[in-house]
Amino acid sequence: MRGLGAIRWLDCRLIGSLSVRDANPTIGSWAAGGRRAFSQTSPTASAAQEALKKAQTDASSLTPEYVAANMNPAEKARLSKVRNIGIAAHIDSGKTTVTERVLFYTGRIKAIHEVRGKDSVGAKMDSMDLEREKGITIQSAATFCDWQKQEDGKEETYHINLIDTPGHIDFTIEVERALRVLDGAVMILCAVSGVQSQTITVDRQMKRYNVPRISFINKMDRMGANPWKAVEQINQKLKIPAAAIQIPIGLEDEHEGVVDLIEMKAMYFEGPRGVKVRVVNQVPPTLVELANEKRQALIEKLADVDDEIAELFLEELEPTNEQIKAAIRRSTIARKFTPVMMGSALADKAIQPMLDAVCEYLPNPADTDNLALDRSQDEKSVKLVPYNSLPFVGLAFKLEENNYGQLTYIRVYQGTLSKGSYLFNSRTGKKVRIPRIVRMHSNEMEDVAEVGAGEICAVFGVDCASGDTFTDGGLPYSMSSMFVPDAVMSLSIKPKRSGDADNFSKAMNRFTREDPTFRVHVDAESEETIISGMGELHLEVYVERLRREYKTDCVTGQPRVAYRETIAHRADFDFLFKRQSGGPGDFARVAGWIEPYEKPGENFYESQVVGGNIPDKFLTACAKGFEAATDKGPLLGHHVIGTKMIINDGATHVTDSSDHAFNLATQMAFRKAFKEAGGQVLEPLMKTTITAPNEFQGGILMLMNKRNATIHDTDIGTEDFTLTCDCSLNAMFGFSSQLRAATQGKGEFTMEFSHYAPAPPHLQKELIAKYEAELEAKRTK
Ligand SMILES: Nc1nc2c(ncn2[C@@H]2O[C@H](COP(=O)(O)OP(=O)(O)OP(=O)(O)O)[C@@H](O)[C@H]2O)c(=O)[nH]1
Repeated sequence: MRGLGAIRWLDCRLIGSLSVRDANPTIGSWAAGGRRAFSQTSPTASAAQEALKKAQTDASSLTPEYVAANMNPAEKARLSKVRNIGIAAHIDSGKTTVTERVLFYTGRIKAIHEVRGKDSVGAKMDSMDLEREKGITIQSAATFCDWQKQEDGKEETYHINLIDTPGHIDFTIEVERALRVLDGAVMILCAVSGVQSQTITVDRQMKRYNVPRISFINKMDRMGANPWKAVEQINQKLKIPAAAIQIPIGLEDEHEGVVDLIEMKAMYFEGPRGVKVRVVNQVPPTLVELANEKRQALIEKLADVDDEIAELFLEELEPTNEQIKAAIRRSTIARKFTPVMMGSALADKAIQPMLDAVCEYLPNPADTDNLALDRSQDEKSVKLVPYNSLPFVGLAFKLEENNYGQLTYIRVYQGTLSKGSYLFNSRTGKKVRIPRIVRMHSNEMEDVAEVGAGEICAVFGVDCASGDTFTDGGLPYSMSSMFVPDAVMSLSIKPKRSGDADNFSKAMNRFTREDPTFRVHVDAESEETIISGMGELHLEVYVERLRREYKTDCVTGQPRVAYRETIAHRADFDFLFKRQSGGPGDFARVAGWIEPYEKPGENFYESQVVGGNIPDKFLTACAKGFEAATDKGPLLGHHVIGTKMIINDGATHVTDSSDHAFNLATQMAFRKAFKEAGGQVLEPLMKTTITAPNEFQGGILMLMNKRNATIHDTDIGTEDFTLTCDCSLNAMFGFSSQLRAATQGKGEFTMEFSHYAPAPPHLQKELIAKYEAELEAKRTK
């Protein structure tokens, strides 16, 4: 569905698992309702556990072969039936519609409701009012379902955990955290539009977190549907070897089902909501030629990425169906290939084979490498093993407050999480009790007593921050944290009624805890509360949530770009701060230099004072002075980055020196040296991806050149082109309406923060003059 303005919505729905069923009676099994029946561990099993525990201290010995050989067969069997997955795609591709079918076919919901459907119920996964109204997904939601897959003539139950997250780049943190904890994803594409701008963003994120994926081309019932264009675009634009494993039976309003190219059988979806899958072990005569051609294309593509198929191919031997399936699984998990399926969620076609493919080709928790850092061994990487009886390690990847209190989503990487047990937060060292564990189903929940390794669950009453690692206290492990992008836009905000101040601060507390990309601070001079985040929409949504959820109407200022300040070269300083105003005076002398710091996003302070020219206690005050000076830069009052300050000399006065004097002297010395060191304003540059029909290419290039964009790449397809460039956020204000006008509404774009770069000199001058005028106005007021 279309969102606000021309920025397109992408949705990344991820799926995660909470179900815990341990079929092994020797390890302990699950009774109905989540209660556990305990029994003794067999001697062989316990020896294997001990061996694993020991091996964990030397991660290099934990090869997949070792783990496979030492893993208890029942444990292996349990994990082989768990999938933690997400659904990722461009806005409007049908993620919510697909998810609704997944929940229906797996029996989680009894009826299907459409996104913005006529029944006014809305899709299950868009549970926030705001989401249902705007037709966008803002918060990720987690759910789980069981899928019965036919294997060798019998039904096997797979537990699928699914997290549904928003795709819009302003809510990127939701996508990042979901991808961080998922083992695989389904990438959905529209059969008419193929790879779109947000598909490219999602692709980048999946690559960043090494998430294997299968692809599903949706909307085969739409006029102009062309799955082959989409397959080609996955290969060309996303540069992932891809081949179809199905062909459609009928296109547009004649779309009836698919031919499975591995088994060479036809599948039709009949009955109400397509629940009845009719399989015909024969390809329809009119499709035999196309099926043979595409099956051959699949084998050739696999030969490019898989050694076993390559060998057979060279020997001109036809691989068996089992060999093809095994090669697809291997190369998908190794992220060398994506199998492509097709269908129509709205028309209830071909969702069931997609669920089969999730089980068949996406990794289970034991197939992926999950690493933690061992703090006792210089942060050496150690492999985590999804084995229930190993010591617990889990990651809190998302916080959310609901009517029952604070909810923390945890991915259990190793060990078992039990209700009433105690865990340690490895960041704070605090011990916490787990009073309640639930499995989430969008905004509903189900209590469970225990959750096993490889699963996802939510716990109540645990105080922590997003990204914290929990252990059983025995292991000094922490998991590498998620990528949290810098805020690029800010806004001043205050409640309209002073009576709402309490609610306002409650809301701010909650939002900042839940969302690491949403920040709040009070400007020391103007005393205004400033919120900052990933874009206009991100901030707009929080202002709206204040109004709806906290009944607090707010007045907001103009959105402002979050600039940064830095220096270009070294400048020395020798600064004396001396003030006599009757009574005790102030005296502090600091000398040293400032210079660019090699880590551009950070600052560094060091004292190299020898001989006690500045005593230690005053040096601490100097460090605080440096912090204050970099917090509010001299040019615009924005944060200073990429700057190093060294103090190597100074002087004190017997009675007039104080912490206060040294703190101020450092700040003043910094400000003075900053200008001499070529102080400059940095602005955020956005990685921007624009797609539009080819005829508009010239116009778009002109638009971007006018904005001083640096063009990286123009990829011209048969119908449309994709342009990637870096452009300043400042220059992108109002771009959506211009793009719409320049492309008759057919162009779309996405942008994501890339890095900070010096703003053009005229803009720097203008901004500095404006800031100085504001300061002057305040002084004379
Ligand atoms: N013709 C057709 N329309 C579909 C299909 N699947 C989804 N749609 C429609 O496409 C629109 C977008 O569907 P959603 O499921 O909301 O898409 P989404 O990707 O979740 O959208 P966001 O949450 O906004 O990112 C809705 O109007 C759906 O009814 C399909 O298979 N065929």
